[in-house]
Amino acid sequence: MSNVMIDVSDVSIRFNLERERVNSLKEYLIRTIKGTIQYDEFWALQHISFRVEKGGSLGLVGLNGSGKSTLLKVIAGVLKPTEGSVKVNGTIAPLIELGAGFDFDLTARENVFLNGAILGYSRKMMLEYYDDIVDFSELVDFMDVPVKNFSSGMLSRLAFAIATIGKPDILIVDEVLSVGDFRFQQKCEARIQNMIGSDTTVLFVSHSIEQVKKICKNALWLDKGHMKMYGTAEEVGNQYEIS
Ligand SMILES: Nc1ncnc2c1ncn2[C@@H]1O[C@H](COP(=O)(O)OP(=O)(O)OP(=O)(O)O)[C@@H](O)[C@H]1O
Repeated sequence: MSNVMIDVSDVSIRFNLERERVNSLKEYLIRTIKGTIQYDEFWALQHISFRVEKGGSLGLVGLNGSGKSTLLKVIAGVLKPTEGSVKVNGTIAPLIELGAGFDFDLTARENVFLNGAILGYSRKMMLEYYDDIVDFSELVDFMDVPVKNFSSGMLSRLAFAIATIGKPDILIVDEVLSVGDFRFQQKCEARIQNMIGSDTTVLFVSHSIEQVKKICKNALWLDKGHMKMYGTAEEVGNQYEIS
């Protein structure tokens, strides 16, 4: 049991979608108190269960809107499940929303320390890894530039280099690789594979089935919030490709 790093048990997530537009905060408050705001219920995930063991790697595949990012957010603790439970064992380095840990007015150098602090890494540790981050991201000439001037590829390089320092127990990668160029993607894949080799558990979302097959041992196919198939990345990838 101690080898189980992520235990997702019968998780469902409901979003309340406001049916009408409310034009002001005052109107919103009045209508909330009166209970006259109407919502449509939307279940983004329904009855999801799986476990990932230490050093395991799970790829999530599915069409746009099938619930992949929502599931990652529940595991990262950003969202609470409406039903069911999620147990996570260890530290998580989440790469979920591009630029989420950055202040766009600060330079790349300043953001290394800011993002590190958000991930729970000490300043001393960030100083130790600073050169590695600059090297890996290949942004040596841009470290004093405010990140608002960065391209999405540059942002993802920096975010990936920061999140993968040290040895997080769990690494969550949501499509950040898709904005990098091919050569950088390969470099990231190699780093993820190394981390898996030294017992980091990886959750990986990609629209590239090839990438999922290459990086992940297992895969979960989500379809409109439901588990459509769970198995080895090879099996699931092959079925998904012909669907
Ligand atoms: N905060 C929210 N409020 C309301 N609905 C939401 C919210 N977040 C996500 N959704 C809805 O939940 C569904 C699943 O979204 P999610 O982003 O998890 O899909 P995805 O599989 O990651 O898609 P993509 O491949 O496009 O990234 C979508 O229909 C989306 O509109």
